[in-house]
Amino acid sequence: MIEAQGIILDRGPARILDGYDLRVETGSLLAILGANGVGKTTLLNILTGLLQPRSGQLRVEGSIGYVPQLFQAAFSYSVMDMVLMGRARHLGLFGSPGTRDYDIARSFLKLMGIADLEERGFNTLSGGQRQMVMIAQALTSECSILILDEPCSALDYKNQAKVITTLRRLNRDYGQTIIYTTHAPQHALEAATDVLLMKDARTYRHGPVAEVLTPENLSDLYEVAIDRADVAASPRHTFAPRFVLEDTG
Ligand SMILES: Nc1ncnc2c1ncn2[C@@H]1O[C@H](COP(=O)(O)OP(=O)(O)OP(=O)(O)O)[C@@H](O)[C@H]1O
Repeated sequence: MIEAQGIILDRGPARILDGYDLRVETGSLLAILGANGVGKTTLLNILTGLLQPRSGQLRVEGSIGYVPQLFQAAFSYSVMDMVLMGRARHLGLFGSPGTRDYDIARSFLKLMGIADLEERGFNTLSGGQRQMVMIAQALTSECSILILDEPCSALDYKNQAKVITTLRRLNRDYGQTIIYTTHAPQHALEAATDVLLMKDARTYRHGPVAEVLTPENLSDLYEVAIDRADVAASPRHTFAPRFVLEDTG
């Protein structure tokens, strides 16, 4: 469980967050959406303790595993080495991983469907494969709260589906509490239980997907007209932004 109250944070002269209250229940899957630069990563950095707010209170019950935006490792570690880094907090300062640590790492590589990549160099993997490795690393830390910053950015449809399905499965089958940012409302619709729509430093909407993730709220959030679009012969729906220039003639 995470509870943040009255969070205020400045970056230079700009106030990025001005009184955010947020409660994330254990077992929920929260998607955070908002325009570029609104402060999504900043908020995640506060929740993970990487940034200290100017004021406000933060209560975190449980341990956090953090998956930052897609990146290259500085050195060419193997996939197993990368995943074992998730065990760091269990090993002590000079401890080296033992059989149990390898077993845990392998079990999460298997869960993520990438057991065959164990000996590959991390930097030789595709973006989608690297993302799965980083999620395995976070899970290997046995965190109770998994936080991911844009886990689907730069991924093709197949890998987006893989990541989103994996998050939903971790939440539904294992009760994993998850928070992630995304620019795709569909990724929230398909996986999340709750959404946080960040409009600006003071204005946000937070609540269950069915109540908050509406075409009206998304249109207001992105300042683009967005319609609900039904999927033929299916109870599912999607969102369709209107990228049509106004006819000024
Ligand atoms: N290190 C920094 N120093 C000063 N300002 C920063 C720094 N990092 C971010 N900012 C500013 O803080 C604001 C919020 O940035 P943040 O990265 O949290 O936005 P975001 O919603 O995650 O954006 P995006 O969707 O583009 O990733 C932006 O205006 C950004 O320019």
